[in-house]
Amino acid sequence: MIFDIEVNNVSLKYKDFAALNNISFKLKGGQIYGLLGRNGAGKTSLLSLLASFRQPTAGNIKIGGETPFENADIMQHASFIYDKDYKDEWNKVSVMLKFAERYRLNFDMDYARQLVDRFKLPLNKPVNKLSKGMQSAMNVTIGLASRTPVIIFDEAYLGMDAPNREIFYKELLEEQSRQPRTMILSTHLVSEMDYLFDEVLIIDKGDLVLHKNYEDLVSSGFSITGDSNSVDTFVKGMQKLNEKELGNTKSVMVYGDLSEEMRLEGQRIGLEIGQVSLQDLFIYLTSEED
Ligand SMILES: Nc1ncnc2c1ncn2[C@@H]1O[C@H](COP(=O)(O)OP(=O)(O)OP(=O)(O)O)[C@@H](O)[C@H]1O
Repeated sequence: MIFDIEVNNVSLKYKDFAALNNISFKLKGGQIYGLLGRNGAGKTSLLSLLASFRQPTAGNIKIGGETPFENADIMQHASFIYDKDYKDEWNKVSVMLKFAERYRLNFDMDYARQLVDRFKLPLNKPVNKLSKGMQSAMNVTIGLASRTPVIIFDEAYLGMDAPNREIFYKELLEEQSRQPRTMILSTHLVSEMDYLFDEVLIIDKGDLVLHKNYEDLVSSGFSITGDSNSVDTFVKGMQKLNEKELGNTKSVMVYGDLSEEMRLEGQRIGLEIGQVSLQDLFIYLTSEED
């Protein structure tokens, strides 16, 4: 089962505060989506609407063609993994897995146990006695082993150390190749996770400022470095994201299409043309000076 997601003119207000402004996008099922945004941009607000934790103030959401809010038929196929507060959760990890098995149609207990081993999770410890990173690893274990067609990970890695994050990313990709599903990952670890994404969405102050295929996105950003005058002439009319100057040398980051002809011309006049990373693009597309 593969579910598409549609968000149509969605706005969300908390009393008078507009957290999301008329956002629309479509996510084709079976792909991994990276959701990026600065602190307070509205990522969790958006994901909590997709998870049906609340309803939009305006607009509508469709998962698999149906409105998910209070729709158990649809929501049993979606998992929302987020930074839960477990301070009152005295149940052991093993019990939490059993709960998940009871409520999730496709929950795979064998796979969950494999993940428990890989993350070195203590099955017999109460959840509120686990470290932050272990709680995240348990959440991720439940999320992956639930095998729902839609999985939403809202900063699911919080507290996890680098080796455990690597395990998480590897398992995510392996799961995706075993059985494609619609995964959305919100993150601040842009440079660490960019290779996971098929498409990237960036929200800034409640607005969707970009939704693009990852490969297209990173091939739209260039750094042009060389003699200041030549660089200035070359980048005239292009969208400049950032520039740095040291003596006579200048490096400018530009965003947009660069034809093969232009690229060859740049090289001919001695400019160095490099690609920029998603992290660079993210920083400049959401910086305050824009
Ligand atoms: N329950 C709430 N009541 C009022 N305002 C809220 C509520 N939840 C979030 N907000 C506000 O909505 C905005 C978006 O918050 P949200 O948590 O969605 O951002 P985020 O992109 O997930 O941020 P972060 O990366 O810091 O986790 C923020 O200004 C936040 O203060």
